[in-house]
Amino acid sequence: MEFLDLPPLLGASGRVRLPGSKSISNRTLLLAALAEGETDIRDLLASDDVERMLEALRALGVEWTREEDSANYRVRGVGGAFPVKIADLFLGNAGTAFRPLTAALALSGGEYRLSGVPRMHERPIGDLVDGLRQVGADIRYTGNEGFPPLHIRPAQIRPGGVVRVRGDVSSQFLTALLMALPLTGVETTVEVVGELISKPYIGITLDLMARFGVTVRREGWERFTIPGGVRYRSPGTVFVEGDASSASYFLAAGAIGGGPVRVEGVGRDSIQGDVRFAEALAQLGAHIEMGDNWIEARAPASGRLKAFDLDLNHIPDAAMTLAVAALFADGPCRLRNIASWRVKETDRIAAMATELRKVGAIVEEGPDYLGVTAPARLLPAAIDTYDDHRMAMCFSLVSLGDCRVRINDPKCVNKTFPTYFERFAEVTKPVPVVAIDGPSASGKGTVAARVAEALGYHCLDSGSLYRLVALAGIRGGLSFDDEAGLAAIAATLPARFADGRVFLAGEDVTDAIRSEEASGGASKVAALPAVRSALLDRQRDYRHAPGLVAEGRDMGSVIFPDAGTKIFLTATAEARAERRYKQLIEKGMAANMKSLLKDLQDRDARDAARTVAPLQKLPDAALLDTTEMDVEQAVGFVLDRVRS
Ligand SMILES: Nc1ncnc2c1ncn2[C@@H]1O[C@H](COP(=O)(O)OP(=O)(O)O)[C@@H](O)[C@H]1O
Ligand SMILES: Nc1ccn([C@H]2C[C@H](O)[C@@H](COP(=O)(O)OP(=O)(O)O)O2)c(=O)n1
Repeated sequence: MEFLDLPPLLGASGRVRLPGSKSISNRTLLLAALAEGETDIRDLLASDDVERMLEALRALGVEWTREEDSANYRVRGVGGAFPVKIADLFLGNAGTAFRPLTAALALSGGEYRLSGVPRMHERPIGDLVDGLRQVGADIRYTGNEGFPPLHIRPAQIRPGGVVRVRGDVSSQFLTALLMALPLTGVETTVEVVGELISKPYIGITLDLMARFGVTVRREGWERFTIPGGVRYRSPGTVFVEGDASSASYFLAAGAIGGGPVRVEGVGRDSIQGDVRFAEALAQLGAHIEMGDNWIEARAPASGRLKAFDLDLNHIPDAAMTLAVAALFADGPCRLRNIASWRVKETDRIAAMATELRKVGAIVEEGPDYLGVTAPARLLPAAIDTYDDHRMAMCFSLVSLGDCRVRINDPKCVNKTFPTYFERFAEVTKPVPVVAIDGPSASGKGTVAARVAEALGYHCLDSGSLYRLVALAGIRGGLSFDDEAGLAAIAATLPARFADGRVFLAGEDVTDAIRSEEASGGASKVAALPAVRSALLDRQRDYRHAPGLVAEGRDMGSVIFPDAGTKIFLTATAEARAERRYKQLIEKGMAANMKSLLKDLQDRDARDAARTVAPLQKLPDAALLDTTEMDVEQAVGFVLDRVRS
């Protein structure tokens, strides 16, 4: 399984140009295809769901072209029903393509098969099919009753009158009917049965239909009348707004991570309901500013969001972002009226509950609500994303809690926002790491401690972890080739560092881990791949605000490959042996130059020759040879690199 590791972040600020709205992109494409005349569509979203719609339209005989390397398209409308009368369409997991195409094709007098990924076949479509059958459409389920795949056959359409459709499962059924019914040319009224959910999405549909020349008469959110004798006509050029749901992650990042973060492409004048996410954030105490085409969010003065209890029916997609924002609130939070989450890309209520628990939250899951209480401290976790782009994007925000997070299958963001993680990285600042690697006695420990003190950072002496494993192994009577046994010790090592001392299961072992036996053992256990991997996460957990200085052999290469500063600290073997000699004599310990030098050379050879994480200077590390330097100069060199 592919994954993406996000480091703990210090904060967020900056600007993001949003990708085009998925809802507007796919609706506009379909309307442009059905319309008379050519439509220029600017800033169309580039994503999987839009690709599925573009492919389907081409298969149905609609000609479209893309201006090279741009998000600008020209669609030649067919002025009514699709010219291709027999087609087999695969629509992935794109609900915004599947539902409206089903309706349009059912009224087109052809024979069509529509299918998608397995999850698409679990997402209900029965209410829409029922609605279409009322005007005579011939639609059959080829899998399970009420779900895709579908088989549409030519039928005698009986337009006019009243069509009833349920509005309480997905508003996309109503959208699909509204967009397709003008094809009949006869006045038809659609009546919504049950409370219509996600109303703002119907707002987008009506707005776009009007731009294409069909004005629907709306009575409340219950009755919609499509006039007779109307046809879609191209408005010429359509600009696709930025995606307001995608904006929610960045606005939340600004509200959680200091800010300001500004999103460009949506603003006060947006036709997308999800811009009201900004209002919800404001209710949580965030500072929000808006222009015609931008929104900006900053953290509350207190630094922490306020606990909330909100009905989020009007912003079902952006509401997911609030579930994760609840991890940064000052009390228990409740998200209400979100039942539609259960029939989206995945059962989002269940998925959200499972993953929030992984980071330590207390979650109460109801049929149509979620209760979320943040833990005192977020826990690092590997987040499963359920082939749901929004799960992946939402959980990136966990990293703003000074907590690393792994996102499994990060490419699922391709559904709506292929460059999401790049944009997220551009407006966030990782907790900095200074990685110092080098051979024994080169001065890493001394320099790292001094640099950390000067910067106010935490410090990780990774060698002491290997020494602790060796010591615990010796005490437990394990042999140094017992890889599984030593890895088990490493995985649960009861080590603690405090006030410059090292403790193993509560016992002060600061001197014991420096013994010759433990030193020799450390370099042997360090060559065992299972031991190294058992210590990976533990080492990464030292990365906390305001920063970390980490020293060892593989800090810059393996543990913190994204470290902003990488140093390879070395000195000749003779100079290092002499330093070690002095160290030992000063501590009143016996020492012999010749055997120290031999020991160092052996250790260097072993550290450099091992197959996993061998000691080496990587091209991106700065070489610091301290043979002719004192400690002061070495520390100065590192600080200069950090500050430059
Ligand atoms: N230029 C220098 N940089 C760092 N340490 C130095 C330098 N010159 C002498 N030393 C001394 O070398 C000794 C070994 O350093 P240490 O930090 O224990 O090395 P390491 O962690 O790489 O094994 C320390 O007593 C340190 O004061
Ligand atoms: N990141 C690290 C740190 C240390 N090691 C190995 C290298 C050494 O043989 C042991 C002990 O490391 P340590 O830095 O404490 O040893 P020296 O003080 O440099 O002699 O662990 C490693 O393989 N990877």
